Amino acid sequence: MNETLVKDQSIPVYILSGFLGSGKTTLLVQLIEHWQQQGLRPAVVMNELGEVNLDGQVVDSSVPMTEMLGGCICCTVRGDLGLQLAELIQTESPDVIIIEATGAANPMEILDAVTETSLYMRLELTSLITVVDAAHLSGLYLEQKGQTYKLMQEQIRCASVLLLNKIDRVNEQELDSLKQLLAKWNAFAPVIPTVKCEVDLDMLLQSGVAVHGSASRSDSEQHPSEGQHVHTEACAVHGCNHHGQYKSSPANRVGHDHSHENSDDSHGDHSHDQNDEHNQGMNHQPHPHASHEHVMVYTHYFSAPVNSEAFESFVSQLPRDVYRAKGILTFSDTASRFWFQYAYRESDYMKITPQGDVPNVAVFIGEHFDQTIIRNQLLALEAVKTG
Ligand SMILES: Nc1nc2c(ncn2[C@@H]2O[C@H](COP(=O)(O)OP(=O)(O)OP(=O)(O)O)[C@@H](O)[C@H]2O)c(=O)[nH]1
Repeated sequence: MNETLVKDQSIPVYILSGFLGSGKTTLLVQLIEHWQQQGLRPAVVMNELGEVNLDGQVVDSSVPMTEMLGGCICCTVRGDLGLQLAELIQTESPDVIIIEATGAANPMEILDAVTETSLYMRLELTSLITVVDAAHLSGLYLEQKGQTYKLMQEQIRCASVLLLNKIDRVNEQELDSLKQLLAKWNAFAPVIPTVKCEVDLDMLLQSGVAVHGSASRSDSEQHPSEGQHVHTEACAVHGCNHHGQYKSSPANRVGHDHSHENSDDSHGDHSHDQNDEHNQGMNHQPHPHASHEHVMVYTHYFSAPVNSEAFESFVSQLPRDVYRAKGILTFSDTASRFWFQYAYRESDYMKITPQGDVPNVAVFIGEHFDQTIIRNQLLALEAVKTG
């Protein structure tokens, strides 16, 4: 009999949701450290829209990680996430599992898949943590429209605990309005305001349990299925069959999507591929929930180092519809390599020594942006001769 099945305790599973760039990985790194300090062995399921797992670079290399790349977890999870979880449990025997979804994922689909898997594996969904970018939500709330706004709303509705992050980027009045808004959209989830997701982690891990975790069963008198009602209403339809790529390897965390490698656009036009494939795979039932079909991804592999200042200037002028970018770069005028991040008009550069053989690559994620413009600008930067 499988060893994991005779373990008398279920493995707690946490789902980390939140819009692109809200701070999920920032929280993930802290949670892993927290569990390791307690002598626990955490394992991670990491999902990225792009074909390269960049976030995996900032996670301790000893942590077992299953990578689901080049597609959104919420379209692929119904059976596949279950298989990934089963494999992770069998090969790594973790004490706790955390699933970081893409920022464009509808967490209800993941929640369903985990719940289904818990019927035959000893795991238990403990909590769904949604990280909210305070400034971004505040901006979208003023506009009150758009698919991103709806998607963010669903991620908030599905949460069992809400981290209202990046409060350093809003004023007190905005913060108060956001708290009220979150309470209106999700009356069940505690709201914790944070900067850089800094929070009492024990408190955070306990906070959501009453909503999705085992405590909700004994709690059912208090919240007789209203919580479920909220979720069902917000995210009920599953019709998408897009298949991403799966890799399971604690060692080699960064990889290309080999299914695209020989194609002409292996250095470029993946956004169309992903969207077309996605649309073809769609079951054409109406989708009452907001989905991420509008989200485009452009991955750029650099053929030459670029000047750091020219690159910063390019990033500062990214079109508004590009709301997330990240990458690992070698600059022509610096000695080290850099981990670059851009989220909702804020950018960040950090020195990094990548794990493994990592190409110079940047991923751009947004809505209906013209990727050829981005590509040509980057090619122009590459073409500049350095002295
Ligand atoms: N100003 C500010 N920046 C933050 C805060 N928390 C995180 N960041 C920055 O926001 C950027 C995105 O953070 P991540 O943790 O990578 O976000 P994410 O949700 O994992 O992003 P995706 O996985 O791409 O969806 C990084 O540059 C972080 O340093 C915060 O509280 N305030």
